[in-house]
Amino acid sequence: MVNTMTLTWEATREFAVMAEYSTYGSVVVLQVNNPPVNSFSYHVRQGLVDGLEKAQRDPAIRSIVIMGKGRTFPAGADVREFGTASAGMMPDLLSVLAAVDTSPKPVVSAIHGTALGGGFELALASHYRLAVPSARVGLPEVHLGILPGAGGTQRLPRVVGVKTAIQMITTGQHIKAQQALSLGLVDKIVQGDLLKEAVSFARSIEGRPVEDRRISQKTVPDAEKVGEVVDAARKTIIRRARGAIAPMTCVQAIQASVLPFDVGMQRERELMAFLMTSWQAPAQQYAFFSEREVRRWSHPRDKRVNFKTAKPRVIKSVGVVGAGTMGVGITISLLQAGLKVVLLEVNKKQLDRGITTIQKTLSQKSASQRMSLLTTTMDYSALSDVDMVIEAVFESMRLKKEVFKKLDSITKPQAILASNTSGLDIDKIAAVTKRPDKVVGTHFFAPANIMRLLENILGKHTSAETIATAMQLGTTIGKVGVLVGNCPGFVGNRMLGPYVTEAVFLLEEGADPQDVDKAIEEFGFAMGPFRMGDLSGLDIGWRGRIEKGLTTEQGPPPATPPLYRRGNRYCPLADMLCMQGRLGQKTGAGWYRYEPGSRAALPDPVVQQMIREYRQEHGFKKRTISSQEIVERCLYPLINEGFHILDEGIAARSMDIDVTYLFGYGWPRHTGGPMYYAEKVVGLEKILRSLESYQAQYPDHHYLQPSPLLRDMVAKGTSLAALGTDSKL
Ligand SMILES: CCCCCCCC(=O)CC(=O)SCCNC(=O)CCNC(=O)[C@H](O)C(C)(C)COP(=O)(O)OP(=O)(O)OC[C@H]1O[C@@H](n2cnc3c(N)ncnc32)[C@H](O)[C@@H]1OP(=O)(O)O
Ligand SMILES: NC(=O)C1=CN([C@@H]2O[C@H](COP(=O)(O)OP(=O)(O)OC[C@H]3O[C@@H](n4cnc5c(N)ncnc54)[C@H](O)[C@@H]3O)[C@@H](O)[C@H]2O)C=CC1
Repeated sequence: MVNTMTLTWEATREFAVMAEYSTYGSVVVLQVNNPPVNSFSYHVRQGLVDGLEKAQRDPAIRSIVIMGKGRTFPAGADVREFGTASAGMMPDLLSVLAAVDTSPKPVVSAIHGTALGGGFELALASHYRLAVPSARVGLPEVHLGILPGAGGTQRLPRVVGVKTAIQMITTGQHIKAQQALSLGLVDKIVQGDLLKEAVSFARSIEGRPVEDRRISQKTVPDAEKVGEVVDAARKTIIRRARGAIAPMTCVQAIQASVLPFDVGMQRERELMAFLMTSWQAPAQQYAFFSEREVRRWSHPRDKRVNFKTAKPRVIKSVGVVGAGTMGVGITISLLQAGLKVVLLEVNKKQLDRGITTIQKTLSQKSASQRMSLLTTTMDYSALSDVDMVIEAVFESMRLKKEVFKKLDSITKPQAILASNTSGLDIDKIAAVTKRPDKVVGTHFFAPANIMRLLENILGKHTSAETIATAMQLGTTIGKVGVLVGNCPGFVGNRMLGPYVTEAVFLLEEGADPQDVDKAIEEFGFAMGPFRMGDLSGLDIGWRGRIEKGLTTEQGPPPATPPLYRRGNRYCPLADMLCMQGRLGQKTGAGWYRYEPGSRAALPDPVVQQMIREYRQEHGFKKRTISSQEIVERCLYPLINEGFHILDEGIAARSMDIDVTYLFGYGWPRHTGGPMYYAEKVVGLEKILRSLESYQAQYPDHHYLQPSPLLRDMVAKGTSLAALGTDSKL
């Protein structure tokens, strides 16, 4: 047994490289020092190889510890290096790990923070693994469109079996230390000072043979079942992947783990090369960095106002007005982040229902603690002391104005007043208050406690401090906050308009709702527009169209041509469903029918008949519409609207639009988001030419008219990235 007290703590620091070399008697500690996440950039790899070689040369050294400095064990390859010259510079990660695996002196990985991707692969190549209780490990490469290409697909199944390896690698989940211990991925959980414990542990295993500690030399425990396991997993993985190629490619690599290690490694390399050179990997890596980049916001029309210059107010308590679908979800999010909430509702039954939902949703363990942060009330004066209010009452301008007037008179003067409106004019709401600088839109997405997007809308008078506070609140409660300007529908719902409109036009021409949904779902969306409409409730859009005077509860407004409204083509099929009381899932019928208690969308002959009669009545000839046309007709107008949004300065960067769609609308991540997809996958010129061609066929579908910005960019060969920095915004 080694007594930790006998350790020499006057370590000799040999050189301050990105893998610092220190000796503690017979133990070398290599500490990776590459903040913030200790990723394996070239200098780290070189530092580790140098350190390992030096340790092998020194006869006084008998064991080696690898750990991370600062907040974490290495979190993987340096993704920013991918595709650059330094990514290919030797030593690559594979040779670092080979040096670890074949080291004749035992190597111990001592994990704190997160050992992810290449970081965890390094740990798996080591002969022993220690972890602090709060550590997490995992192979999340699938989210970057690649696979664990430094032996992860070969070593992990040798420890946990093919079945668990498929589960871990295709979901990219992070595993907590305790679970890692029970799976055999960690040898010991250590309390106290990790460095001391690791050195002490390393001393305790000095002199023991390392051969039987090498995972690469083990066999896969459930090797004989590999075919069966892969067959069973295939269907679920393909369905969940929604067009992403990385998950099934990971499975193929894992399948090769039953072969000799070197053969499996060769297969892993080939499959990694296939993914690395696909168009999906850069798209997913763009999505990863964009999610983080949107935190560095700037005012879309005044770049001087930005995350660096603006300071947020401290928010400790928040009032939520309205305990409906959104108010309750928002309350849960705030409570989960440890904020005090005063929830106000005018309808007692609704309030009670809300409280029950909140109680049920908060996790068992922390429910009572979280619930103690909640005050519920029907009295507006209870909001007098909160730092911020988020209003989530019905979507009616009249009502919102009334509520904001009240809030303005009751809350303390410095309190921020936010609206969760899904598209109403923030300036009109702000205008009824004496503090328009403190009014902002905070648009959550349903279910608000689950969906990650927070679309923050700045009004004409919203101050930098208010914007910074709304963005900071998003971070505090674990959301991805995006800053956008004020216009009907803001960014997300505004772009959805052309998409849904064009989807309904496709019904006129011959598609059924299920044809459109199938094509869009094959593209990668979780739900097509009609299933989505049924889920959200068709009355939301209907009420909006009634409010805009486009239709009435009884049908088209008097003296209106049936297929036109205000000079634009209009399809009333959705209105016709609503007039029949078919409002979607909640009424058991919408574009589809639903069996009681089931959410499965079943094609409905009644709807098909209604569409047939409509086509006959208006002289539409049914034709077969290809999936490609469906995808282009629905998505290109949505993308086109994105260009209008950029042109008008409603979004500062195309990245803000992409993140909005990735996190709020289920846009498939492996395509990077609508604007990235348009530029990098399809090509702007092709988008433009397709819009022009469809517009020639349907001259009165106004959404097909290409945006002037798109035309201009194609003519000049401008890139979206350049637009974000050099535009007129
Ligand atoms: C044949 C070829 C052989 C090639 C072999 C390839 C080997 C492989 O298998 C490939 C890999 O390792 S790919 C990387 C796998 N690792 C990951 O996916 C972890 C990604 N990072 C995270 O999850 C969180 O950042 C994490 C949980 C770590 C930390 O979360 P936080 O919320 O605390 O912090 P973030 O805001 O997310 O991150 C802080 C800053 O670090 C940047 N960053 C994170 N991970 C990075 C990474 N792996 N590479 C480069 N930069 C990275 C992140 O962008 C952020 O930067 P700033 O926004 O500028 O602050
Ligand atoms: N449901 C959704 O998917 C989304 C809705 N939104 C927006 O969020 C807001 C709320 O929508 P939902 O939660 O779906 O509506 P909801 O109908 O579920 O809830 C609204 C609640 O506000 C209460 N209320 C009405 N007048 C009030 C007043 N004067 N003071 C306090 N409470 C009052 C109602 O009793 C009701 O409980 C709307 O502006 C909507 O457009 C935004 C994003 C998504």
